[in-house]
Amino acid sequence: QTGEYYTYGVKTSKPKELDDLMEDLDVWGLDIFLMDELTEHRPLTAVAFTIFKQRDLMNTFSICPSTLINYLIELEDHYQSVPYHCKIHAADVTQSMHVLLNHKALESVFDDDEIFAAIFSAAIHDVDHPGLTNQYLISTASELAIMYNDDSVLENHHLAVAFKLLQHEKRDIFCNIPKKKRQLIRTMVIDMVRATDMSKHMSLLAELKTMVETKKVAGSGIIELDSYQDRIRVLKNMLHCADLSNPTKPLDIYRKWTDRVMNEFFLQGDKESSQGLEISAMCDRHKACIEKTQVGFIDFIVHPLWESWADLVHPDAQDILESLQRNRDWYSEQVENLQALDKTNDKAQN
Ligand SMILES: CC1(C)CC(=O)N(CC(=O)N2CCC(N3N=C(c4ccc(OC(F)F)c(OC(F)F)c4)[C@H]4CC=CC[C@H]4C3=O)CC2)C(=O)C1
Ligand SMILES: [Mg+2]
Ligand SMILES: [Zn+2]
Repeated sequence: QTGEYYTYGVKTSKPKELDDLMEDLDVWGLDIFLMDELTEHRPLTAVAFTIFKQRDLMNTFSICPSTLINYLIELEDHYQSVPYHCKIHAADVTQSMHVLLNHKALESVFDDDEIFAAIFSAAIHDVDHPGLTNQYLISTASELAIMYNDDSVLENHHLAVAFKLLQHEKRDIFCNIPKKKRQLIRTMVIDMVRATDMSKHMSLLAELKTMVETKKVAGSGIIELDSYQDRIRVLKNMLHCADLSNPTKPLDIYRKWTDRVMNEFFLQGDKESSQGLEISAMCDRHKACIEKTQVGFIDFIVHPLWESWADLVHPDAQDILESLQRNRDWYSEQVENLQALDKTNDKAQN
């Protein structure tokens, strides 16, 4: 039936197909674009609500379903309709986080507070993103850069917007959580979302590598994390991995994300050019080589991170690493084909 609120917290005109798709909720490579269609453009509400239900978080934290739905719908409506950093990206990162939390090496490592904080962080991590980079906001002395003194401007804004939306009794999903626990969860969420600022990437990766080298593993292969610092380090890297997971997904899904992110960068480049500013790296639609950029993005950023993550949770992320390798090879072949094409054209012209 196409009831007002279907099982997944949202309306759907295709309940059977949505049932089938939700079977893949804990599968790496779930088609989040199909989720957007089947939920009538409420992918974040549907995915986050269903994960909360599956992990029994509403009971654990005495959250009434309608309060969670009210919050998620308001949160989703505060994602801007920009090409990449939209509500589908938030749903994608939330679902990816859900799968990473299920790694065997992390089984029963994290408690309910940490799991709640991790899923909540993923859902809110880019809310009200304007489709512009921190560097652009800083160089144009934007309101946001002034507000946050040029420090992780976007990430601090996402956090402030997300927590402000809670300040309505119909939307306050934290209202039945004891004060101390609420503050701990808030601290973890702030740490995780701030860690999605790419300017922190190198230091985050260095911390991850150190953890891999000093990894203490119980006989069962499950990682032992005995300090808050260690636990939050793993959670920050987990969200960062989920945020950088596009190149590890099935190629057709990955290529849609590439089109969207380059479209968003190019729109910024258009603004920079019309404002007489220097066009940022990768933002010049007349000069960018999309395929070459992806090979560089994987080689410099994505593969080093996922290789370390795969070491930490070995062998749970092997198939993710193999998917990344296949995708890198595909984009690299596209570069070779384009170079061959250029040669043929040159010959034809000369
Ligand atoms: C130019 C290079 C050869 C050498 C190099 O230094 N870098 C890094 C670089 O230039 N950066 C760092 C990442 C920044 N960045 N980039 C994102 C992103 C997402 C999906 C992408 O494609 C596909 F997976 F959908 C993608 O493709 C990329 F090639 F553009 C980039 C986001 C990641 C997290 C938070 C916000 C977005 C963010 O901060 C942008 C600046 C290179 O990438 C290659
Ligand atoms: Mg972000
Ligand atoms: Zn993101």
